[in-house]
Amino acid sequence: MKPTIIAITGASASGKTLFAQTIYDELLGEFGENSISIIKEDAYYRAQDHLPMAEREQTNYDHPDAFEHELLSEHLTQLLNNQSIETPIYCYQTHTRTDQTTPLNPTSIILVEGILLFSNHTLRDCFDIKVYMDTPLDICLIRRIQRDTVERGRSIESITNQYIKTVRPMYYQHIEPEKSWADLVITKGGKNRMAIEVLKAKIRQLINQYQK
Ligand SMILES: Nc1ncnc2c1ncn2[C@@H]1O[C@H](COP(=O)(O)OP(=O)(O)O)[C@@H](O)[C@H]1O
Ligand SMILES: Nc1ccn([C@@H]2O[C@H](COP(=O)(O)O)[C@@H](O)[C@H]2O)c(=O)n1
Repeated sequence: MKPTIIAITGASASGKTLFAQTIYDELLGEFGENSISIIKEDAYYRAQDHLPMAEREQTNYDHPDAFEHELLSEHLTQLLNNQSIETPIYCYQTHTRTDQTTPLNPTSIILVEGILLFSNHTLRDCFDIKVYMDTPLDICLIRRIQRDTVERGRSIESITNQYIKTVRPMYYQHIEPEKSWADLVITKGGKNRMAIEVLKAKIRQLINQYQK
């Protein structure tokens, strides 16, 4: 049986990471590390080592072109063919990839989370289950401010400038339309316990089939 690839998309700070990580953490204990893994689309932001910092700060990180989706599709295909991959590691402070990678072995279930997973049709076609986190944008903004000041080394001024210039317009142009591709639309963010339990139940059923 080929691995099942589950995509979790939606606005920045809609709760994708929390939702995916909760499912991963809770199932890892039950089934072990060969059963489930997570890939972050953010790891596939294009490397920008060739650009000075001032230019990197101007990049539109909410446009599909900011990602190397071809590499992500290639990696998912390799995992489907039972090959291991090396996922890039991205740094939000330097706006580029580090020179390190993380090895990832194929698992029965692969969770992929990120803002623009359905924007590229080759990538979109890799997913067996498509989830969209439908969190109100004002809540996302508040959570992004709280998270990015603490975890991503950003000032309130840089977060709000970027939000008005690119994050909000790209949400309406590219992210919100992704909802139409989704099999499941999750409200209430990354702590929606019923949604977590429903997806976990489906994943359990799939893993039990792999283990037969
Ligand atoms: N339902 C929720 N209630 C409270 N905080 C939440 C909820 N969902 C997400 N968060 C918090 O909001 C922030 C953004 O969530 P995160 O999962 O990083 O979003 P995303 O991966 O979509 O960018 C994180 O600090 C996370 O812990
Ligand atoms: N150098 C970068 C790269 C990305 N971003 C922002 O990250 C957001 C996507 O990640 P989430 O975990 O929030 O889904 C996206 O909205 C980019 O604006 C950045 O600020 N700097």
